[in-house]
Amino acid sequence: MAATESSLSPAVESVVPACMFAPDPGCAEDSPGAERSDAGDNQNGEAEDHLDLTSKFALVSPTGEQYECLQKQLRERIDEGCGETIYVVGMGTDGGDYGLDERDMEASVATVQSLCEQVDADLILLRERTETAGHVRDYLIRRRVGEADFLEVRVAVVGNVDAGKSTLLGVLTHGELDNGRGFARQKLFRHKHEMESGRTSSVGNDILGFDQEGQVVNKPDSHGGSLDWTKICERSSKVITFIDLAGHEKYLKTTVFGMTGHMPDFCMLMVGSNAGIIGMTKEHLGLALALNVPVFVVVTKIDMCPANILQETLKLLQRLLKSPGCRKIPVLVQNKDDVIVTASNFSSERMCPIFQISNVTGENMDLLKMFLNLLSPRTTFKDDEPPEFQIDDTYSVPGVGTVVSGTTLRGLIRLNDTLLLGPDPLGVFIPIVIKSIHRKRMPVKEVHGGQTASFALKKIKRSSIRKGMVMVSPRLNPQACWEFEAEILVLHHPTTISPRYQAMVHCGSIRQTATIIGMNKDCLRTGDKATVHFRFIKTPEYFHTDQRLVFREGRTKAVGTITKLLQSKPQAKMQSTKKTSSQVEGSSSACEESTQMGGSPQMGQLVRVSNKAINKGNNNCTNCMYRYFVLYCKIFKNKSIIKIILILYYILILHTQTHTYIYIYIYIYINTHVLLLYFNYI
Ligand SMILES: Nc1nc2c(ncn2[C@@H]2O[C@H](COP(=O)(O)OP(=O)(O)OP(=O)(O)O)[C@@H](O)[C@H]2O)c(=O)[nH]1
Repeated sequence: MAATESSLSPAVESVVPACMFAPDPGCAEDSPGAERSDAGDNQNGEAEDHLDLTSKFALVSPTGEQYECLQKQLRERIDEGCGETIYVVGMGTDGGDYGLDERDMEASVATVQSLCEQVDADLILLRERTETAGHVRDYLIRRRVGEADFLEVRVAVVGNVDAGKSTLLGVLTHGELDNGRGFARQKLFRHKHEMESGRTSSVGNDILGFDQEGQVVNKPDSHGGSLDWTKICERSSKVITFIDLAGHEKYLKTTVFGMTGHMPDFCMLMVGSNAGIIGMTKEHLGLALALNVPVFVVVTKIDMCPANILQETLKLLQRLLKSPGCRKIPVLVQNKDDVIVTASNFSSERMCPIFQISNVTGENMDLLKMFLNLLSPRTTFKDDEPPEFQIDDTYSVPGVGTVVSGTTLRGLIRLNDTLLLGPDPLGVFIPIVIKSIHRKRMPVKEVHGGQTASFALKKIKRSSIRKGMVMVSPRLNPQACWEFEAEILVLHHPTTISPRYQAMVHCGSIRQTATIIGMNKDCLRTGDKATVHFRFIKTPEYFHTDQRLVFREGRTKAVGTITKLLQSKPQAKMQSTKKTSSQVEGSSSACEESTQMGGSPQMGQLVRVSNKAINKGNNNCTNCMYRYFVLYCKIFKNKSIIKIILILYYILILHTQTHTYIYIYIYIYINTHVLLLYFNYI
């Protein structure tokens, strides 16, 4: 296969040999060895040779100093790789004459083994090959973790409808092959309509655990065939969480939310070999590229696809990946060597591995599993940062209460910690205590940055929490923002985008319509870049500069980065219900106030408009009333009659343009409060 060979060459070029473990300049400068080589004139040649840690003989019999330097390097590499690294023995920078004889190889492996013991890591042989001067071995070195701990890697699974996404996840996680008629996917569907239609409509989570030897630990129970997540996590040293996303265009909003809100480390793009690059394939690939998530491709259904069609699909795929919009290096993965080469260069390089598999015959499934086991998380986190947690879902669990799930963005969150939850529609954050923590359905005492978790919260109703809210350390003094500036690139728009254009902003787990208030160009067309000023239409949000965002409406899509946070105060002036009637100056003071009030969320939310504010004019009236309307709708979530009355009131108020109607407004305002009092909500 000519295509295969040519596509493999870039991978071979970018193989990182033993020199990838060479000491970085910092280490070399700091190390005692460096001092000695500076003074090298006084040393004999032999001693100098021994200090060259980039040599393939460096591990054969290192001196004490060399050993220390090697240990330091290994620790750094493991930290960089978020807990693991691939270590090559028998390759060096000395002349391309790779390989060691039996004796030197044994001595080198003994050194690596002892280094691993020092840094509390396991050594797993990945492959052995013979080069011109002897043997070369690749090892996976993975830091040992506590019994209830494991490395976590999130992989978003995207691709057009019927590409075989759910089926592949069913096969990987349940260990049973598919029958070609939807057998394997049955175990993954979460809704009745998904079972009936065979279409994924929501964001699904499935886990695949690997033990220290790289073997899959998932075992469905003999009764229902369901997976015991706790057992999987206990036995695993690495857990891959698949974020199963919908392929159908009508669920694109949910798919975008899955990609932005669930913070995947990698993206697995699925392509049906018989169908080729159709429908949402390019859309999903573009989304992953826009969010800077490394992509690997899995071509499915090779059992049922004629050879010429498969070749055509692979050709088109490679052309697409190499195109100026993608600028990737496609690499067809055909054996274990390709897996190791692509996995070790994947997250940092432009490489895009392509697997060809069958969910029915299981062909090449072992290569895909090996690759997944070698994927490392992309970001390192420090425990001493103030914690931040982003909410992507909420639940009401009988006997437990309100539960939120999401991702720990940074820091360390412990049981019984008090965090600030918000922002609510008024931009207020309220203190909340963490009652219990679950990680992959397993009770734990703490979660660290980069880990997903669910928290049971004390004294809060599910209805007062929405996706996109955060729970952050009080040390951060969080401020909610209505407006922000972002550098955006318009990927597609049929005509022109100008001020007052509205579309959905996806940023982390935030998903809200925003209006363009202004921009540094008159209008924007496909391919244009601009600095754009946005304003959320419903509630203020909590986010950071440098966060990636997707701005979309139908097929219109723009991507960008938030550059400036603007205006953290609500537009209309509010006054609190506190006896002191102190003004709410932005979200943080409101937050302090709600803390003093005992932290009740509804108390914190119910900040009433003073008569003075009403008299400020109709705009303020409608603005405040709108916020009340949102709050009251939340409180009366299931009481639809009250909701309808409030909607009618709101419509009336919205059309109030003269001062005559101010009296009607006050009348309605009092009435609403009477209703609230009646239901004991105040
Ligand atoms: N012969 C064969 N059939 C497959 C293979 N993979 C999936 N299928 C079949 O393809 C159909 C669609 O698979 P799904 O897993 O539902 O596809 P999907 O990408 O998850 O689709 P959405 O959830 O709607 O986005 C099912 O009937 C599977 O049995 C394969 O490798 N070979």
